[in-house]
Amino acid sequence: MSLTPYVYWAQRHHELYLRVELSDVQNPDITIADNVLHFKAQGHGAKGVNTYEFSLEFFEPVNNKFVQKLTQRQVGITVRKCKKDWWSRLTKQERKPVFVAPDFDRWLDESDAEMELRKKEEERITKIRTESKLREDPFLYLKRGYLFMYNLVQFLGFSWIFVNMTVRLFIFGQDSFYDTFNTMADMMYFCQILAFLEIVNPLIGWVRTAVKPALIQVLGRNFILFVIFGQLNEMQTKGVVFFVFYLWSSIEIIRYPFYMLACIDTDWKLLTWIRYTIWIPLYPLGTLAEAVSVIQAMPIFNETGIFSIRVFPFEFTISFSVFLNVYLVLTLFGVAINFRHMYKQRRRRLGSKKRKML
Ligand SMILES: CCCCCCCCCCCCC/C=C/C(=O)SCCNC(=O)CCNC(=O)[C@H](O)C(C)(C)COP(=O)(O)OP(=O)(O)OC[C@H]1O[C@@H](n2cnc3c(N)ncnc32)[C@H](O)[C@@H]1OP(=O)(O)O
Repeated sequence: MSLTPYVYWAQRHHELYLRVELSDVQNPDITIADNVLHFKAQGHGAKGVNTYEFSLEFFEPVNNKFVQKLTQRQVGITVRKCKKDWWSRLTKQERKPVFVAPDFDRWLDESDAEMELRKKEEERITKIRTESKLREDPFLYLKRGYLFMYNLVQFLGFSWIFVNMTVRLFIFGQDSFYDTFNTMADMMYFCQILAFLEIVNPLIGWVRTAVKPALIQVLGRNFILFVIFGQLNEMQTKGVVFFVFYLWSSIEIIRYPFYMLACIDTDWKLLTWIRYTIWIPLYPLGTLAEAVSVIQAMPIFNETGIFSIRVFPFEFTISFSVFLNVYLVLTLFGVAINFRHMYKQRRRRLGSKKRKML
């Protein structure tokens, strides 16, 4: 009476994985004919070193060609299904053969297998897309490396600002509002000077974004930082600086990690959703804080006469606060343009309302 080895099995929509529990097998005799797998081999099984064999008629048609893999401990057999389908059982016969059991190392239920299939498909598409991009653009990895490092430095800079401001707020409470500029300005100057690259990147086509929104964003912020705060000592101790810096850094500690992942073709759904949602409250709040700064700075520019313009040959000067009134109007247009841009980006990335993320 021939001995039968233990056979463990798992499936995917297009393949079957059989694992025959026999060690030290040398030349197994494996064939598939008329949809029946025949296996015979000398090896060390449940009944010691012996000849073990079994036959299995598959539930649905399979290819006669199969892949076998011999290891010290077992014989792996991969069989291709003729039709991509999910089987309710392995064998034609309804009763499961006593020597067959699920291979829980590779066992997936149908939905997990579909998810795995989709993931593999996405990876295949990403690989093809990257290869085609590489053929089009041999400097792709150089660009991505530069962008990744840029985003990482910005993320670290704004994280330093955000964490420091949060810790100081918990320690000093409202008192931390008034020395925000004094403690955070150097790092904010560094990050915002670097941010000029966000105008260059779309200009040279290194990122797929429009130049105008980036121009509005960077110039708008740097005007507040370098002119309104940077030129007026009196503004530097005002509480509004805290809100402006906190709102700016709140979005950046989300946006830059999102870009870093984009550089490595990775998309974390939650981070993408936050990146394209958190601007909805932050943008108006940030712009409001900036407008308050501009309004608070007007009387100071009037008193100090900084940046005021003498109109020759007449004996009068135009205060810089006149330009600031124009700037406030410009801000409304600037924010409207960027709001619309971000809304379009959000629809593009997260889909229209009916497909809205939960
Ligand atoms: C002296 C004159 C002054 C004139 C000024 C006029 C008035 C100005 C008033 C304006 C006031 C602005 C005030 C600002 C306030 C605040 O910031 S408050 C805090 C909240 N702020 C925000 O939420 C805005 C944050 N900023 C941004 O989101 C950007 O700066 C943006 C330009 C507004 C939008 O970014 P954009 O890149 O256009 O869109 P995305 O969808 O993020 O990206 C598009 C694609 O490009 C890729 N990408 C972009 N940058 C990078 C990068 N660095 N690295 C890698 N990839 C990048 C991104 O991945 C997207 O790719 P795809 O998805 O494949 O298309």
